[in-house]
Amino acid sequence: MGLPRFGRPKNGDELSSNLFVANCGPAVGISDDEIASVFSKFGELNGVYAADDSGTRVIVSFSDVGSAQSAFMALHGKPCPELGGRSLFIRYSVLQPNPQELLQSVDSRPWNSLAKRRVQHYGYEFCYDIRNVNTKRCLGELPSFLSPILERISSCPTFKNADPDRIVLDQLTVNEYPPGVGLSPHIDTHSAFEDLIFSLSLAGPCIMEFRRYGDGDWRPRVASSIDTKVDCPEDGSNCIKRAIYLPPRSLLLLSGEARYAWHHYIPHHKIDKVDGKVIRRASRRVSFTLRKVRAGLCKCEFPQYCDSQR
Ligand SMILES: O=C(O)CCC(=O)C(=O)O
Ligand SMILES: [Fe+2]
Repeated sequence: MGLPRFGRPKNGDELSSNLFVANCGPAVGISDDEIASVFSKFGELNGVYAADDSGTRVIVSFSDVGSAQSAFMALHGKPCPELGGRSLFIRYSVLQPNPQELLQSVDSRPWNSLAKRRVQHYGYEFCYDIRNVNTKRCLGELPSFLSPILERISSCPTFKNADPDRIVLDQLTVNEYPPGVGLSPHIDTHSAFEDLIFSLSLAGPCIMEFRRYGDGDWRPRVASSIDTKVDCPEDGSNCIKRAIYLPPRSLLLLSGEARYAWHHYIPHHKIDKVDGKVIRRASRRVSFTLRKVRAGLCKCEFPQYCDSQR
């Protein structure tokens, strides 16, 4: 799988547990161990890695953001006596998720076949018959191949002032859709998952459509399972529709009204039209849906769609 790939954050606001450190390294006679001994004073280190081929730029990876922040504030722009008096230039750096590696990771694990698509569950199993998770049976921690994604999510400026507990995600469903296969309209069961639902699209693209029904009903719009072939009927005036194009490597976040009150689905099409352009769903789409399993009852502001409040 190679070394972790780090990049500089595009947005200066984005904190991270990894620091890009310039002006030290083997090309100027400073070993990774010497660098580690300076930075480890601020917290537990995952490691020191070459940032590129220059030999003068490294990535110092901490196990938490707070330690990286303390090191940044103490060492950036100042001469460091333990490193030959060199002035360190430091920036936050985020792990770059590698789509190919993510796909290889799931393809090397067993898939469960549903009627039209394949799935994998991590953290907790999602049971399609009850549209809920079995909280009594924990499947273990989320796999380590997800770390770059979880880190990107937690370092996103949107969550800068958020309660950190809100973004501790513990359930992953991987869906593999063959070309043309969609997903029937549903609202993820309120009592099963907390507010934030993330979905990362890999391999092929798709269009995800959304419907808000006036009558409010938390049950799926098709009677049997999420995999039923029948498309949801158009019930015209009683629903508002929206569509979002999800290109590969995009991350969709459903929260608030979008998560609690809108049905989402993927039409069963091989061809989608986006801004007048034809997009062919030539390859499979693999999505990583990340959620946090709900501990108590849902108290959302959309009781008409809420199984906890009905
Ligand atoms: O494939 C996706 O992006 C969404 C999957 C989904 O909605 C679900 O598993 O509940
Ligand atoms: Fe969903």
